[in-house]
Amino acid sequence: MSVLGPDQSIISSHISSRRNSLRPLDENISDNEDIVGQMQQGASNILVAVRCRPLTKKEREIDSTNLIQIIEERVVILMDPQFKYGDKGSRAKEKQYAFDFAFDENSLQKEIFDKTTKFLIDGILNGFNATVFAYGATGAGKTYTMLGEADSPGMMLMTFVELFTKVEELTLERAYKVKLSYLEIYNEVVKDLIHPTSSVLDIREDPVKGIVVAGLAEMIATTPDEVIECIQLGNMRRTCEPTEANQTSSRSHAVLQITVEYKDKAAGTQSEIIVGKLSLIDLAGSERASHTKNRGIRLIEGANINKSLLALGNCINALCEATERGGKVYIPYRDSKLTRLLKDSLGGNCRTVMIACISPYSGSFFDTSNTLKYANRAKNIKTNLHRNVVNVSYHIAKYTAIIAQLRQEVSELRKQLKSRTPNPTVFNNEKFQIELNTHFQEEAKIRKKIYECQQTKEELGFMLFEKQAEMNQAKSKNGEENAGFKALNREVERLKKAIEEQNQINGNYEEMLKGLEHKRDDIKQEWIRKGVPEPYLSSLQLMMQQQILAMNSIDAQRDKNHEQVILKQKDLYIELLKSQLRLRDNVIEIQNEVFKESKVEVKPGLKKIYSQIQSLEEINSSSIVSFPELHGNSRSTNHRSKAKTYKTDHFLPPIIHIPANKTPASVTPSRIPRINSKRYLSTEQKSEPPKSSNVNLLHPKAKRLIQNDAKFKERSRTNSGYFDESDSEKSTAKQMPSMVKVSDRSQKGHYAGQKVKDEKHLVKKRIKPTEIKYGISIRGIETFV
Ligand SMILES: Nc1ncnc2c1ncn2[C@@H]1O[C@H](COP(=O)(O)OP(=O)(O)OP(=O)(O)O)[C@@H](O)[C@H]1O
Repeated sequence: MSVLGPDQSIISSHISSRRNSLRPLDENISDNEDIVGQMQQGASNILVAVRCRPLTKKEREIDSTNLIQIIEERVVILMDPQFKYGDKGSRAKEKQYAFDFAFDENSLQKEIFDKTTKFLIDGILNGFNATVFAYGATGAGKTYTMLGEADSPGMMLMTFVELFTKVEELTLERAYKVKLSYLEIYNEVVKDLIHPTSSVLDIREDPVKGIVVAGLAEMIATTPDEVIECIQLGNMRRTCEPTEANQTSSRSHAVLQITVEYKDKAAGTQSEIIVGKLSLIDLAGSERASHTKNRGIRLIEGANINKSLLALGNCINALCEATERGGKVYIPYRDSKLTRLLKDSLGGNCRTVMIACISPYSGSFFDTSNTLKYANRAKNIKTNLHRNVVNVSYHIAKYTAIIAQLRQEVSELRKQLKSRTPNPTVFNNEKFQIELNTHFQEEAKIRKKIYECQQTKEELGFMLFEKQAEMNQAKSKNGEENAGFKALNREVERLKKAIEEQNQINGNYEEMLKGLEHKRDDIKQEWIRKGVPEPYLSSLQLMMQQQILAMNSIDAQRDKNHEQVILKQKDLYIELLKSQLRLRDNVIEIQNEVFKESKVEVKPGLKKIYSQIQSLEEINSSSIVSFPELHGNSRSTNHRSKAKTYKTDHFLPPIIHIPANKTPASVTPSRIPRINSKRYLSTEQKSEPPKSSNVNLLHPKAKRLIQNDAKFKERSRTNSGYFDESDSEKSTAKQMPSMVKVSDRSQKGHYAGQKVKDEKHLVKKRIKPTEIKYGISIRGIETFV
């Protein structure tokens, strides 16, 4: 019996006066059995029931007016709170709806279960799908209906009790398997309530099984107690938060699915498998943001709940339209996770029961009105029900067909991919491209800076070398540090500082570049994180590869330029060493003549050394040919031919060496620096004054040759700038005493002493074999040393 508000007498008279004027209900449905019969026969697949909850204590305190009247358990009358019963025109403002069932606030859980859900269990056990879902505004009683409370269990628990009772009754003839899963859709994310995982669950459509949730855990249940435990556990995990409208508001849609499979025990292995699925859904309630006063996360939840319920409403509308028009209408199932999940329940192979929960509270008028409108619309939906009979061969045949279809789709897509160059502007790929280009522009900019830095360093290095040479010269000429020397010294210090600064800047740029190169991986990760689909992803990766190649090419060009500078430096040093060799040749030639004329006996040890040198010259001659630019000039040829004329018994080893570690940082042929060879001499040698008097002891021919060589050096100086006249004189003069000494010693039979002296001399100049690796002829000297 209905519990009515203070105006009960008025309302009752109002209802009784109108009872006969209600629009006729569906003629085919005379009572509950008829409805169930209709659904079982497939004539109607959706049952819509309305349940009105009682006013809560709080609501009663605010306004005890009851807006809902239920007549004959099928008709719902909604009164507008703006009009009082009996007021003129109030009846016109009433809304009346007829449903398959309508339950007032006194109805019991058992009663609702018996009329709306119980009959579905027979269908499930016989291979039909069914869904029961509670729909309505927040606080309207959905969870109470579906889950219930400790002393009044809801549809979910009562279903299991009934199911297991029936299974037990049939267990003699059939082998049953009952599986259970429980999930929630919270903020458009599907979560497993029985076995929660961190991975996101995806809703998929299986041609055989229908809508399935991939990765959702299924528990095999054998007793109702197991199920109750499982549901309780799931409920504890479900997202529930107190809101302004409801202290125990469910913030997610909860879906409990029971799958029942059975096989006749009498049949063999090829027997049919009957699969029935029942989904029991407690939806989150729709809410008006202004009404609930929700903020922050609750507001976001509310928006998502409303969005999915709106999508559900749109699907219901579209399905009704499809039924009315009898044609094909697009049903927007994909608009939300909820509608994707309910696709079968609403428009597919399913018997569906919708329990629309409403509140009689005047403050919930708009919500109640909306719920009733949607429930009324849903009545018109027609589903496409059939029994799920699956036998093994059917199963395989079906899957073979699906695989063939999928293969065809894959090959079609491959063809499309091949024939179509991906259009990067679709899918807003442009944004990613711009980001990519900006990144590599930045990398190229930094690379350019490094290149410029390197060039500046080379230039400064050359200037430093030049200034150092000038400084040494200034010092050596005057023998003391004059004003010019000091100015040069300051300049040298300034250049050194500038090089240091360049090194610092270069280091900073190198660091920046390293950071940018690491960022490339972050960019790639970002594409994946933002879900860039194929083929756009491949296209972007390809673009990145191209950019990386372009960067490598910039680096290679920079390295090439640097190597060229190094090679030019080496060329110059080869020229320098060649000049030294020419001097040595001249000296040896003079020496030979002196020895011949003086009829000096050459020691066998010296002869052996000479033959070693000669054989090395022959080996190196092939290498000399392979460097025509270094050795192809007439002077080099003369030098080689002269080297071959050493077929004398006399030889004086060379003594001039330029350590390679004195190589300037940058030398260009147009700007050959002048150096003072004296800086490469030992302290002992530097302090030794030129012994020009010793020159006078020489044979006249030797004197002439030295003079000729002086002319030759003059040419070298003008060509290369490596020697000035005084250096030449000094270096030649320095050799002369040794030579004379040898001559003296030779008379006393001490030729071997000369080699020892020269070795010491070379050691003093810190010659390392690696330092003289560039000159071909020098290698011979290296071996000799
Ligand atoms: N038929 C009923 N009889 C008694 N109390 C009820 C009934 N229906 C609901 N209630 C009570 O009303 C309150 C709100 O109900 P419930 O939590 O089921 O609403 P809901 O529609 O699930 O709300 P939400 O969408 O916010 O989760 C609860 O305290 C519940 O006990």
